Amino acid sequence: MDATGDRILVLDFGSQTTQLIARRIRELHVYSEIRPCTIGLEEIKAFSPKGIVLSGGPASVYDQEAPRVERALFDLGVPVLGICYGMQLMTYLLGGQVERSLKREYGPANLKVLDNSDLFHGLSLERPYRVWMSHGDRIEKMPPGFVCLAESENSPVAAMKDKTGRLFGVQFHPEVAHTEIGKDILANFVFKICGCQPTWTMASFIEEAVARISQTVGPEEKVICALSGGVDSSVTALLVHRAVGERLVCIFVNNGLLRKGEAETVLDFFRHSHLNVRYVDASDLFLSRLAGVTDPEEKRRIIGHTFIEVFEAEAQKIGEVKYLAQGTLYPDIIESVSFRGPSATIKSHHNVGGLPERMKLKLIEPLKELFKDEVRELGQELGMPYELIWRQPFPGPGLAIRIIGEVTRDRLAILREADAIVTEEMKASGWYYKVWQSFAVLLPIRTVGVMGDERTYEHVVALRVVDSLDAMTADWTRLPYDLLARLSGRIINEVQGVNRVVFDISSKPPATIEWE
Ligand SMILES: Nc1ncnc2c1ncn2[C@@H]1O[C@H](COP(=O)(O)OP(=O)(O)OP(=O)(O)O)[C@@H](O)[C@H]1O
Ligand SMILES: O=c1[nH]c(=O)c2[nH+]cn([C@@H]3O[C@H](COP(=O)(O)O)[C@@H](O)[C@H]3O)c2[nH]1
Ligand SMILES: NC(=O)CC[C@H](N)C(=O)O
Ligand SMILES: [Mg+2]
Repeated sequence: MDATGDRILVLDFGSQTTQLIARRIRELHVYSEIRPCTIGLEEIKAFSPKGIVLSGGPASVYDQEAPRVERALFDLGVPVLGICYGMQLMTYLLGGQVERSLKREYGPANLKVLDNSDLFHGLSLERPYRVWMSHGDRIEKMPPGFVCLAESENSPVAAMKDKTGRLFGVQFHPEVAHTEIGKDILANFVFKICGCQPTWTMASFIEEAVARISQTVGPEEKVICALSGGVDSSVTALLVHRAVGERLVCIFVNNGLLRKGEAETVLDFFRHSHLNVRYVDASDLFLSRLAGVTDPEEKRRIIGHTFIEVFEAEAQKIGEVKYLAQGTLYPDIIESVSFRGPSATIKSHHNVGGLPERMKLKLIEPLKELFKDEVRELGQELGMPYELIWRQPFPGPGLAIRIIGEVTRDRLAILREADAIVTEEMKASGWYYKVWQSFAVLLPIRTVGVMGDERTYEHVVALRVVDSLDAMTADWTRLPYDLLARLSGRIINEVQGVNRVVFDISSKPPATIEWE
């Protein structure tokens, strides 16, 4: 680990915007990581943070089940910033009073700063600032020794600090873009209060990650890396290669769910790299396991397990392999698990929630704190080619989660053709690199058509094209009608078995990007 690097720890109490806190801090060039609020004091100390942020969360501090931290956290001598629920928890644990407010605040509120000496340094006492609130509880009485730093109409204590100047709380969310002074507040906390230096960059991330992998793996052990040809796993492979050199073997699995020509393209690409890549054609195995399965989560579970089985079998052949490196990113994790249990699982990403409980290989996931755009920045830093860095994401479960209903060879063949046309036309029109993802989905229904005076009764293909920054939210892309017409015309004319094309106009939320 980089000994000089200052780090901020974010403890997650289940807020929808926790990930943004860490991100905003990294944008200030200070390294930040998120951990569940359930980790103990020892783990917190081992992280040696220069500051700790307590996130918001859905609970109320007086709930029976409310997530808490040990009171001793506030005596570590490390500055703490509580945000929303985090502030309420700080109040509760240090002897103040939190109450359900009659007037709840959701959305924008006007904040009046009363003291601009530290957290609000550089901000005006004269004008109100627009901040974003999302709470039903509020601070009725601050803990002994605290003073109020800012107020809003419905929160008499919208920000507070203790007399040592180490503990701070804000009722609003500085991490969201709608809080105009959010970045100033986080910068004041990180630099003025915690005393961090803005030294963290993607280059230092590479250095740290490589050092950490070397340390974990040691001088002898071998590592396999699950390589898909996507940017996440390619960056992972390069990092691991820097750390262990020739002791890395990359495994590229053909799970029978890849796109047209994908296996050839990926292999061809890596043939020219210094990575040692093994190709495993496991399509029969995957497709036989998926036979008759229609439930999306069941598909994902089967694919996750089969991947691991294939990796373990390859590891056996290579011999003495202890570690499996994967390109898991932060969004893969939050959608798959929630700290409160399975209730909020949206979908099990094959590389996270889909993993078997008893897995022999130990995981190395150097990117698991990052978002896609951060990984792309890393790719740039590592000198990867443009087409690889900007390749659209393609999920590990592949076409299986784009065929609604049972996955069969026939249906795969139809979807592969339709998908190839989508990619070709998106590239030809210059739209491919402008959008987050663009792909075809095969629906499990047939509709009536008329072709050459004959009645047809055939499949429907849905087009899904979305814009997104980090896959957490997305909107459907307003593609030009002419392009949509070309896509529809070509798919219906060229793909046997399809007589209708529809365009998906749902945003995420409430829909998701993939259909399963
Ligand atoms: N066909 C495959 N063979 C080997 N490993 C795979 C395959 N598909 C997915 N994986 C593993 O699962 C991880 C997650 O897949 P995911 O699609 O999120 O990432 P990616 O393929 O690296 O990048 P991208 O999101 O750009 O497609 C990959 O990083 C890789 O480690
Ligand atoms: O590697 C992956 N394994 C998976 O199981 C998986 N499921 C979704 N995705 C990709 O994640 C992003 C968000 O997708 P959703 O809005 O459908 O959840 C989108 O970019 C999806 O393509 C996956 N990637
Ligand atoms: N956004 C939050 O952290 C909300 C905290 C708490 N549940 C409230 O409603 O006040
Ligand atoms: Mg992929």
